[in-house]
Amino acid sequence: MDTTKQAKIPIVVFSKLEDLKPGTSSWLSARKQVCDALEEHSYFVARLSEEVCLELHNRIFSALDDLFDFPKESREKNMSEKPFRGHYSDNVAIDSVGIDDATSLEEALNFAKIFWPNGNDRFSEIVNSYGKFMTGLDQTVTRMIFDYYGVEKYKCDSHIKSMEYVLKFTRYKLESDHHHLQKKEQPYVAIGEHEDLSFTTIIHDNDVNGLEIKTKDGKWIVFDGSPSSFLVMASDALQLWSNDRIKPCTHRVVLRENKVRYSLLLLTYNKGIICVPEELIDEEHSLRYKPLNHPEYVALQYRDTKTRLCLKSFCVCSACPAANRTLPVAAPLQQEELSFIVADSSSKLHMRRSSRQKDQAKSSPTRILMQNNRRAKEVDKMSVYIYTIKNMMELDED
Ligand SMILES: O=C(O)CCC(=O)C(=O)O
Ligand SMILES: [Fe+2]
Repeated sequence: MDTTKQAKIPIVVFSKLEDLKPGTSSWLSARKQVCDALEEHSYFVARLSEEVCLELHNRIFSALDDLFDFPKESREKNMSEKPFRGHYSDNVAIDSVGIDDATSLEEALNFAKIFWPNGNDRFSEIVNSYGKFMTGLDQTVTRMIFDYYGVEKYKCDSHIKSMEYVLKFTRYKLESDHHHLQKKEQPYVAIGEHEDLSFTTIIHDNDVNGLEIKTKDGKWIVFDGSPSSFLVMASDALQLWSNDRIKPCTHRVVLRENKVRYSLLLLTYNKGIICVPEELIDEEHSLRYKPLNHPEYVALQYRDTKTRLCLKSFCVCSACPAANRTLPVAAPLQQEELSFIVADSSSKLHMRRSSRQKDQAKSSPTRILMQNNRRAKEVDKMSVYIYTIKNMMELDED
């Protein structure tokens, strides 16, 4: 598994967020560096002031120690009606929980009650101040992006108002007797190659490596975290908003050593429709995407990173007349129906798969679907997903 440690991740020095005032020379310089990095690489490291970060870093990671000291059954109680939220543990190495609104003290208080029946004010306060800090960083980056591309300030204000800021805490850990660790040459892929479904994702970790980013020339580089480094990645919805100027960052998590890795993620999602602003459509950049219903896009996705519906199939301008319509929710389909539709439609769809999986998938898309279907609790979601594909194809044929 090839990785390059030498490759550089662009760094933009932010120092203190409150010092970055729109219009000042430091703002304009950071704004350009942010957008150049996003266009060229799809990611950058925001370097904040050590003085601010060190305390924040120590407090949040000590709170995470407390959180993950509880047995897994406690974290399983962290549920959410929304997809990709709440507790998940897809493989032996991952254990992840989260809160839906990183800015809300009430959510932080309720989250603490899952673990401490009488609450834990100190824990909630740490989580809330960390959530607000990450959200502030994200909003600063978003304002820079809107400003750089000449998109009106009131549109940025309304975009920020319509965003949800989800905070995710993940622990990666392999038991020391795990066979991957015994055969040292075999790293463990905890999350396969993928792009996030969000608008942006910010990642902070406890200095234990694991996150790897794919460069434009196909090499993997390791994100080497530090208390003052926050990796900002572009995701699918930003690709759409920027009318393809910015591509989503491809990344994965690979465990190469027997250490506990904690990561903190802030994922941003629009609560409604997201579209390309008129300022980003010109002769060189004709309109590429129809408006995207962001919650629907996320809901129709499959957690398995190998089998996701990509943005282009979902709402690219010419290929998807269904993008503006409200997609109906289907009744669960029967097994034979599912396999028939997938076998029938696979040739027409662009699905994202890691290159290793591509060959397998080509030979038998139905087999992959069948494997997926075995996970009973995912079947309903899969039906909606397949139904949507079918619906889009029918419209295509009209
Ligand atoms: O934990 C990390 O560093 C990244 C996790 C990730 O890529 C994800 O949850 O989508
Ligand atoms: Fe991710």
